[in-house]
Amino acid sequence: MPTIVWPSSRPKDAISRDPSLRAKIGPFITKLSGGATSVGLHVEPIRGSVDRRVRTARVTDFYRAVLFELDGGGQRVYVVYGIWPHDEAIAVARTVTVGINPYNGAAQVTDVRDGVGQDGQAVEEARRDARQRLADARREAEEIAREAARIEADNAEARRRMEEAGAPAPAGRVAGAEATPGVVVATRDNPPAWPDGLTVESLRDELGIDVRLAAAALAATRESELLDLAATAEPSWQGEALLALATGSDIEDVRENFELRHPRDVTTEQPTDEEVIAGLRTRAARSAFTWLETDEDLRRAIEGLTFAQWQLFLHPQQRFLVERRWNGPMRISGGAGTGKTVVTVHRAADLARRHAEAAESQLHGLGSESAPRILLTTFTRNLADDLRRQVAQLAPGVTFAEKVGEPGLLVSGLDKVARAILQRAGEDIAPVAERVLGRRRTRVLTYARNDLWQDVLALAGDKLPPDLQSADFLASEYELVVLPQHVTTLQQYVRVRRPGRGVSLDRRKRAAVWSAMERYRDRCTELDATSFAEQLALAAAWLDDEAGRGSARPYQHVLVDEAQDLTPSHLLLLRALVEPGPDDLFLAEDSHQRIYGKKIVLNHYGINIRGRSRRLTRNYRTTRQNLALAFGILDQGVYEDMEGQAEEHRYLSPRSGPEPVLLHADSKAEELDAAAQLLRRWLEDDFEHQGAEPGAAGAESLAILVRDRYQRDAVVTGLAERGIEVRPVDREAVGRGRPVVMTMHRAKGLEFRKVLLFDVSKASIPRALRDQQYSDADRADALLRERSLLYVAATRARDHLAVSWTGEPSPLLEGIVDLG
Ligand SMILES: Nc1ncnc2c1ncn2[C@@H]1O[C@H](COP(=O)(O)OP(=O)(O)OP(=O)(O)O)[C@@H](O)[C@H]1O
Repeated sequence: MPTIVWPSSRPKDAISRDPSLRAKIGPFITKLSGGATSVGLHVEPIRGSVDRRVRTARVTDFYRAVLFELDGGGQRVYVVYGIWPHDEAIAVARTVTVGINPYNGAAQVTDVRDGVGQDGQAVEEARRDARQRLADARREAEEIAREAARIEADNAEARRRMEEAGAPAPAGRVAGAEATPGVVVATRDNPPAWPDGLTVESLRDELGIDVRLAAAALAATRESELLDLAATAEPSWQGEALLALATGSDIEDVRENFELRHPRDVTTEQPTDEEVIAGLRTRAARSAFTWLETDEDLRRAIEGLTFAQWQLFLHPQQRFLVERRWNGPMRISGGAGTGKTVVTVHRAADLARRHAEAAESQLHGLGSESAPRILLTTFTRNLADDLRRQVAQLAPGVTFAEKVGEPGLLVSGLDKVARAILQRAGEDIAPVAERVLGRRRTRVLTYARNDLWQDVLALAGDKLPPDLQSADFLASEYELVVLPQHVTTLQQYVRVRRPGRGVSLDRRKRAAVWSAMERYRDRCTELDATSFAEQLALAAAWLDDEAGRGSARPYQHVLVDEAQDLTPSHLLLLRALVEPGPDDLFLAEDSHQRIYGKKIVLNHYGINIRGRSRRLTRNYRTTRQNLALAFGILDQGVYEDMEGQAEEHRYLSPRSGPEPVLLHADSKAEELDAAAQLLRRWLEDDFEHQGAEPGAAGAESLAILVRDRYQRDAVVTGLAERGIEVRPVDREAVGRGRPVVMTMHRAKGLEFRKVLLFDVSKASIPRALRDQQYSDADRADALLRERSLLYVAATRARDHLAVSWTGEPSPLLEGIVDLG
């Protein structure tokens, strides 16, 4: 049976011009996978073609496909180039050829009619035509955006139909929508930030980028021009490579991401079919072609699942992170919406699939495990539920585990994993508790109240120096220093290292703090209670003991999403859950989105990344206008990643949309009026564009985000009084139906088409930090978390974003609003 390689980017063939052709592709692929002799396929060579391997094949009476027939050592490979009306197909087939890029070894199809050289004269011409090329790219990008909007509307409709069963009743029709109130924020459009010394020649010589594309890219004076160019570049990896370079990557990163060879390693003499096939397997070539190798690949291609297209066509930068094997823990970072969750979910499924294939190949081998033990986890249960849904959708064949340590893929929050381990440990936890908590305890499953540290302060606070009389300080000292280092005596505490804690403590202060720690532990023991962090640390220590006694660790692979919010105890548990070895730990994080945890550095807790970290730089969720507003929030903050390095927040979105709207009100009632008016407008738009009652189609993708639960309930009531039904969301799944209102914390990891950030007022965000007694360092960090929270909220919007406030705006809007 031949293998089919299918064009995955947007070839300029008839498929994009005639949508009815899509329905014919499935039957064509089915026939082609049956071989050249399949009935009705009529595979024919072309007389006088420049490439002797070119063929055309019948798709319909009117259309023919142009393809190449390659011999991969006895295995036939059909590389489909595109589909055109009969005569056009013959003309294209005469002049195209498949070969490898002489500078980087990636396979590519070229048309000899296009015959532009790469020599000095070609570079001069390319420089001359650069502005024209940018203008053409803009026109083409606009057309692509229109097409993408059409596809997205189809997808929304398909999703609606799929989820129809069980949808709550739609909200009633909303009348009286007026023009959107408020002012719009003009988007900044910066010049691209290229690495020093980049030239057309170096882009060609080092990476094999087409000189015309390179010249146009370097002539772009604004990021938006570069984005248009990248969106229309063929082959598409070249556009992506340019974007990566303009957002902080260097030549070596690009080579690695796209699997480009160094020019000195590429043979430029007539490549054999096998060399072309190897070039087609590079990630660069796979930005333009997809290998349809498994039945599942074929099924998806045949059914043409537009709705799930991202699942089939991972971006090469993402695919690299999904497929790459690592000899130890690795970390990916990237701004909101760059696909970290998508990569993590794909990687979990990919690891499961590889093990399944390996097990199959040694089918009757003794002791081969049917399913590997993989854990996909994250900070909160809500997010874990969401991850599980995504895996089920992406890899329907994956074997899920339901219990910790069972073969298969377990998707679960880390707190739940810890509890399962403690339950398994039973009374055997006593010696571990003695070592970790300094108390021999057997009952460790009841959660301690959050305000126990307040009790400790009330009882013993006066023995502490005034600057340390803070529940936040004590809780942080306990979670960041005492608990993870298993400190159980004053002697240990006076000697212990306190990295990153900001306040230094002399011996006397340490003694005072230690007595507060002891009180806390005594109080927990009296109540038979443990904190989340204690349960995690106990579970980790128990697993370490078990491993010391020769038991296997529960997992071969552990993958974590939203890792920036993990605490040291989480990290200890992660390390203890997985056998050290290849691909043991995979962490996806964005330090700009740290809204719970304190700043921590991985190698303080036994997780050494050492060169195994990568960044994603392309945003898939939101428009560049919304992104500009979100960056405005971050601009005043200073961020570090989980390896303690300065974190950049430059990444780009290829999508364009309406400018964000700012709504200023003088009173809460006025702000609610403005919010109601905006929501009516948005609901009416949905009605007009989707031909459905407002609320019936996609209204679940309309969200109002607020700082706390009190405001959430006030908004629900206030909008109801103004005739707009909105649904508060707490722990339950977001679901469909009316627009939703939730806290900014709850919205983490989610996305909506239209988002209103309500009450971004001076009095509401940042939360009043003076109520808490923070040390200077802790106060600065708390402020940074508030900034991150607003950034998380702003980056939930796919298309429309609005921000409202009463009185003075939040100081966190400093970069966006004139605070006067
Ligand atoms: N290659 C791709 N092609 C098209 N869409 C993609 C691609 N990768 C991701 N997306 C889409 O972009 C959106 C954001 O992806 P994802 O949630 O994985 O990002 P994230 O980095 O985890 O975001 P956050 O940090 O905000 O949670 C999702 O709607 C996802 O389906």
